[in-house]
Amino acid sequence: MDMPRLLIVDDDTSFCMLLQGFLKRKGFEADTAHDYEKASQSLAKNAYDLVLTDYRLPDGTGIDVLKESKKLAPATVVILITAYSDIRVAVEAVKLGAFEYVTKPVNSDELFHVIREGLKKRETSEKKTKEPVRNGRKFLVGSSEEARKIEEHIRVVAPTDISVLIIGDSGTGKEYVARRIHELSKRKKEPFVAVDCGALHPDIAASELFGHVKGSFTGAVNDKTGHFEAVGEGTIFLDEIGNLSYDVQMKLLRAIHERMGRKVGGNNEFPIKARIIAATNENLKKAVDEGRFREDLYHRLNEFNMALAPLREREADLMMFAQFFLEDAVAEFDKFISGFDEEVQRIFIRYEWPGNLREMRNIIRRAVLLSKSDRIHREVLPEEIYRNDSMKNLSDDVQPVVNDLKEVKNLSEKEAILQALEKTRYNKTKTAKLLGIDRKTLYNKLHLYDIEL
Ligand SMILES: Nc1ncnc2c1ncn2[C@@H]1O[C@H](COP(=O)(O)OP(=O)(O)OP(=O)(O)O)[C@@H](O)[C@H]1O
Repeated sequence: MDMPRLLIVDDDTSFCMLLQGFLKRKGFEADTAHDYEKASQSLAKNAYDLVLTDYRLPDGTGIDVLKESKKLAPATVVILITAYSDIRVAVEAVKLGAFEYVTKPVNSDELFHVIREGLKKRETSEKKTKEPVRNGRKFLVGSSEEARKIEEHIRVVAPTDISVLIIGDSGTGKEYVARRIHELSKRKKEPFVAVDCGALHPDIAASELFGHVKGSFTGAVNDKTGHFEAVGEGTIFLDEIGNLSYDVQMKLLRAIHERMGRKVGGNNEFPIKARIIAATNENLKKAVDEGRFREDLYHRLNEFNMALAPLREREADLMMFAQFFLEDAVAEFDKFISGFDEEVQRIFIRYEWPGNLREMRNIIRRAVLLSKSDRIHREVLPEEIYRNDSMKNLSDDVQPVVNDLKEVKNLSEKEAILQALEKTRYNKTKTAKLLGIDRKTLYNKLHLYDIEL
């Protein structure tokens, strides 16, 4: 790629200048705009690889900038900068096609990392080679019963050609599951292409998916290959499928039905060989009932469905994911941090996690960058995540009794051990881990309290 060109949108002029200087030193060319109006003018005039926009702007929001950018240049990567209090907005932005969000105060290392990842993604989606996307992502299965069931289903459907519909809130890992199905399938050497239907502007959705011929509409200055043709015999992942217009749903149904596609404005057909995996975070059945989504298409996509639970309901997997993201960030930023202190573990268990795994990964990455200790303490977490209003209501059965034995004051040790055992289905290694003690200590306590297994 030539020198990447970025647009920074923020009404804080000194922040813009600082960032512009920082990015210049990193080898990027960056323009600035201080409001939505200026940003849309710049987007109309110039071709940017990446747009970095603050959420709160004097005459609009970063979401407006995102939408404008997706309309004018769908491949441009958009990163949103938000205050942590706007985390739900950030989650919404990702649904609408933002690549990532970064929270304030902006940490330059974190921002640079996200920009680099965004540009990498832009490059791979631009190349459209037959190379499969290999980016070394590791897939964590999890230890809960639900996680094991998902893994089992992945392995059952992977070798087949049936269409899979993955249902889950934003950030629960739908794309990760789709990639895993692809990687365990016989198509693994072919490309995996993820298309964010939520980010596709209705005017260009058909052309993005199926391509267009030159001159078929204003702006179609060249022939364009669509995702279905580019992916060949690989896997196409259609995220936020519920957002496709009725017209495009029709085209998609035909493509699945007849296994043939046609470019916008073209006469010739091309074969469709891709496997389709779709995902949604809304109730598609309801969309069908309300007439927003075609019932026939729904059934074609829903040959097999998988539902991913929100992170707040995956208590048994939660600290495992936290440790996984920690190790990842530690390796990436070359730090020495071995774990989370007890208070942080309790905060994690009690927090609502509206952004699910993506939010957790971002919080941990940031904490790793900021941490000066060998354990993660509360001070490096955004305050918003431990304020009372962001905590889930704890009912008796989800008291953090089993997370840290030493801190449990109002329950007897024996009770805590019994609860932990039940929670891990009597797996002693996991029980010890959950209680923050080693196996030997657990054995001693089992003996002490006469707990027979
Ligand atoms: N099984 C997993 N193992 C490791 N990391 C995971 C796993 N699932 C999700 N993640 C992490 O969570 C992030 C979000 O996952 P993913 O993009 O798959 O979610 P999604 O449900 O497709 O989100 P959206 O609907 O917002 O696009 C990933 O970038 C990855 O870091």
